[in-house]
Amino acid sequence: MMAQYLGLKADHPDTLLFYRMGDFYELFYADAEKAARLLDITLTRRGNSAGEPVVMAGVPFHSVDGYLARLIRMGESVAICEQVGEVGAGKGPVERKVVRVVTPGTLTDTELLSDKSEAVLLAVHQGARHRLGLAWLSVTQGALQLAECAADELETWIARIAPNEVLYGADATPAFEKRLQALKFSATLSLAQRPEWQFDAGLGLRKLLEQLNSATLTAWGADAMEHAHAAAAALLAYAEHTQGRALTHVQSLQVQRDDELIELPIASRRNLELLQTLRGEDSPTLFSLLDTCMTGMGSRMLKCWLLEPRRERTQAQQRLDAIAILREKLWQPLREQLRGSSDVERITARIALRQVKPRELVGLRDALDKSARLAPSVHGLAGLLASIAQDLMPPDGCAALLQRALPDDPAALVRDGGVIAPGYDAELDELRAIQDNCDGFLLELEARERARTGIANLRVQFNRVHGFYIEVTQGQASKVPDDYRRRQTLKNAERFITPELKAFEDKALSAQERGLAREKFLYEQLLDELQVFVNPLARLARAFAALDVLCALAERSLTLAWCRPQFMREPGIEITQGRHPVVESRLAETTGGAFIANDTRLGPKQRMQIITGPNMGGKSTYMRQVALICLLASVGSYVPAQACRLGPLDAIHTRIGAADDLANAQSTFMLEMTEAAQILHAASAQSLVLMDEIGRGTSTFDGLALASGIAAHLHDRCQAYTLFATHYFELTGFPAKHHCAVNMHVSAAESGADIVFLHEIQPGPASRSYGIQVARLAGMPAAVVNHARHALAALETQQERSREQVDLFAPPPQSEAPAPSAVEAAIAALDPDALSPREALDALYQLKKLGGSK
Ligand SMILES: Nc1ncnc2c1ncn2[C@@H]1O[C@H](COP(=O)(O)OP(=O)(O)OP(=O)(O)O)[C@@H](O)[C@H]1O
Repeated sequence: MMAQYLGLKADHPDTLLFYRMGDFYELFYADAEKAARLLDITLTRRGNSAGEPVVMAGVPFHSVDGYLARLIRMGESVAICEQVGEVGAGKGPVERKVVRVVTPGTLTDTELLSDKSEAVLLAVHQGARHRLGLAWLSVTQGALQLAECAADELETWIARIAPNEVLYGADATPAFEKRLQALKFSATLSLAQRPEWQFDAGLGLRKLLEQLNSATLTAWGADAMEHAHAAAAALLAYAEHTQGRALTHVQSLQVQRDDELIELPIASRRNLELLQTLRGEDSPTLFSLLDTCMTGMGSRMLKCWLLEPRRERTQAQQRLDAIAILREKLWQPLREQLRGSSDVERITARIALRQVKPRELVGLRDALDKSARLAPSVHGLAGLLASIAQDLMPPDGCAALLQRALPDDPAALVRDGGVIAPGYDAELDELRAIQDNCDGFLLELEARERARTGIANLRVQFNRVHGFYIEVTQGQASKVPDDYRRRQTLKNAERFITPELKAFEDKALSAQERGLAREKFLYEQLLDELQVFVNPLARLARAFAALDVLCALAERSLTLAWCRPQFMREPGIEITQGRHPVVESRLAETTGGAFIANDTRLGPKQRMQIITGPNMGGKSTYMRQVALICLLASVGSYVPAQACRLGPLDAIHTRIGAADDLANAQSTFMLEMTEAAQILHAASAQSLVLMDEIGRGTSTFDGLALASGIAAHLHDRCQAYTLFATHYFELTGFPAKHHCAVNMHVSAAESGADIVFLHEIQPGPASRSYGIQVARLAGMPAAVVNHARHALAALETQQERSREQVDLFAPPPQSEAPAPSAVEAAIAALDPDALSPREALDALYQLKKLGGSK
């Protein structure tokens, strides 16, 4: 047995091997030690193998799901090895096989996945010339996605895709591996290295064509994506390896180009608290506020929509049209119908992978029923809802097949029997009848034999050792007919068998066993028959989810009093009476206080607002609300405002207070400057940029000088729509010299020594900053507040005297030496000793490109 184990283990060196032994999954040696540590299970030593005691640990098979879930959450992968041969069939140990490998990125088990999130597997191929190929997939969704990007965009793409597991080639450069490792700290990400030969573009192209059953990838616009093809090769190979079979249900492909989506860098997702609060909690966030979906499928789709708004507005417009129709009256009855539906998307994937359980199929049957009733309610409506109605029609014959094949309450597992409905298969019915009718037959036989033999106390009985027999007392034994064969002689009785009883015995004893085998066979046959429905069911699941999301957005727009945004061709962001949706609902829940709505006007002539005002005044809230409204509109949702008109938008960048990133050894200030630098490089005239208190992480002069430089760059070079909140009062002089910038402030009123926040955004600079009053409100000891007041007065007098002499916004003098050229700068940045041969070659290409030659 250990030889068998070691053979299997050799094929799965980096994976914990759960080796099935009777009612347990056992782990051995290093696996056992690791599992004991991670799961807190007992480590034991038994027997000897190669002279050493065998170290082992085990988990009972019926509670394996709980252990798997914990290991997967810790980023571990598990190979499940089952007994596949007959117990006691041969001489050696029963035959065993690894039937599937459970990994964080390829989960399909309903029990191991959260309803609201998907497991996503991503393969990254490091191609030539600083290009990366990306291919990703959620096995339960069956949708393949490809993209190619520049090497330095890896982090942004990973944030957008949010994979659970990333595959990369064994030849990846150490620097690249380091970047992946760094990501592992910030997200719960598991990394798996795969052999380099699996990242082969030719192989990838062939696999993709095979998967899509097509002769070219032209229709998907995925022809010339060699690097992504290479990633797809490794991705599909790994996914198939984990599922132990081909992924026949993966038949759709999407190519994502970064210029199609509104860029939402990791920092923006975090700062805007889209899916998680800054503290890492799931609520209150924009998603938690929006997600009133009735199904997990809906919640998952909503999350995707939120993170992938398109620059092009057709899709958003279609969604808005659909929400407008649903708001009339339909949303409520439709949501009632959607309620409690099972997860068709996941069940469909599990049908394709042949892992589906009988109860899930019953769930599917009920969902199809619901879907058939839903389709006519949506029928006859325009646009997006029309195509949803069409896809909601269950495929012909699928529901009927499930109805015929399955009982209403099947057993949980096929091997327990009772998973096929009566009337579905004559042979199974007969086998079950034999089991059910056993007693009746024996009584009837007994009566018949008593009459035939005239032996009144003749009895037909059964025991485990001798099977069925007819028992006659010794006194009556001479009366038995010729066809009775003696089976056993006891002191007082003789036991006989007849040809009829023998035939019955054979049938009855094997009926149960054969019944189970027949059910297993019929279930497999049912899975075969269901395969043709996989594609239409996947479409149905998407339609179901989309309807759920649209109804939820309609409900939210009504409950929260949101308005329909308008898109315009001209540049600009015009919001009338906008609100921050999450702060508003939190206020309503906690203090019952009203949220103060504010207008925003940004356009070519007024691109930048310098926002000043007291701490706690509402600057951050105001800036975030503008970003959230723009995002919601671009997704195709109504928005928390009275009116909203939105011009083209290509990105939402945010630089808002940061926590130390200790894992990556970056200080607060370093992180602040890194993020700001990224924004200055990336922002365009169609980007929205939020800058909250930039420069506050260093000394006042440094900070002020940097903040004014950054504001000037955003204003003059990027020309982005910018909301720039600052406590540097000096910056309120900026608009005087920059014609597209204006001063705004959040209002506050003084009442005695106290301060009252009005949260209104008004034109003009703030008169003062009220920091000391806020500190007093926060419970600072009176002595400290007093001291601070005096110090402030002294500082202000001193500053008055020196202010006139400094012009913060004067352009810098021409530097004496000319700035180095791009090629010179790139050469200076190179460290030949730190480069692998491949990186060196890439660097050469890069230098040639910078030099302008082809
Ligand atoms: N428009 C508003 N209506 C009602 N309450 C608001 C509004 N804006 C902000 N608030 C309340 O004020 C609190 C502080 O707001 P916010 O964090 O935006 O202030 P801030 O000016 O950015 O402060 P700081 O400068 O200290 O970062 C919020 O948590 C919210 O409770």
